[in-house]
Amino acid sequence: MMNISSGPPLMGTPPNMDKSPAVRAEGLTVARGPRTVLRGIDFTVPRGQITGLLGPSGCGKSTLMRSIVGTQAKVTGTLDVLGHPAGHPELRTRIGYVTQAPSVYDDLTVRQNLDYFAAILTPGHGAADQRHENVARAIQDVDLTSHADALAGNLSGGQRNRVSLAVALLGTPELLVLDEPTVGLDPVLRRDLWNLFHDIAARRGATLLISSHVMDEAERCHRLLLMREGQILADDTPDALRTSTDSETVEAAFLHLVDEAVAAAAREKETTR
Ligand SMILES: Nc1ncnc2c1ncn2[C@@H]1O[C@H](COP(=O)(O)OP(=O)(O)OP(=O)(O)O)[C@@H](O)[C@H]1O
Repeated sequence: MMNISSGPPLMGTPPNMDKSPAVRAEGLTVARGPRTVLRGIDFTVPRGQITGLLGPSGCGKSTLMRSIVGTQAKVTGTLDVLGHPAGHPELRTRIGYVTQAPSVYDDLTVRQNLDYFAAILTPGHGAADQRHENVARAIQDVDLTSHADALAGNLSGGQRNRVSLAVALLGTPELLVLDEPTVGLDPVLRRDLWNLFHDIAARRGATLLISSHVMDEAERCHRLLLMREGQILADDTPDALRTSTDSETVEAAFLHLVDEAVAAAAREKETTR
């Protein structure tokens, strides 16, 4: 069972005081190689909630996340993150980003990995106690206390993913961007991780943007951005999506919206002939 420790509250603006969205995109366009991967999309990510980014493989979820955290080239349009343009140096310590490929050192233990990243985040002799506390809390948050002294290289894929998540939780970020964090995890761990995500949003007032291509995870989000082929099909709550499409599940709602988009594209093609 995942342990949810009571970490420190976030620094900065208290939860729900700042009503501006955590992320605001207008006309966001991204080219990768010769392809336009995101096509002039508009969306917002509200603060203090979990927004799910869902869509089929290759639709542009990772590209959108990389744009938000400032690691993507050839980004045009407006993209504001926590009140700054994406990639602004001020955002470095305020965003936690976990990529699909776990970024951990295999020849270090779980604790050594976290000590290393904690030393970068909170340098100096005076902060040693704080670092120790942050590392212990992050390891506990992701339920790796019993593996704290195991080499990362000897962990399973899911456990290595959780080390990456623990690194992202070290600095108690205001915005957590998690690229498919539950891939390859068993149902119990998936449930525990989602409980952790909800706890981070509720207790720390953090904003979470979580991608997945597993539609049942959509039901666990406060809001959803449904993507297809570099475009946003819907930006709404799971309830509103089900109601507006007269569907029983978010998956059925998504399929309904895809059918509508395909039909609209066919009509447009017909009229421009
Ligand atoms: N380095 C790259 N150079 C050129 N094109 C790329 C590169 N990386 C991704 N792409 C293309 O950009 C598109 C979007 O990729 P992206 O990784 O954002 O999709 P995704 O929705 O995250 O997919 P998945 O769920 O499989 O991770 C894909 O069509 C992919 O082929």
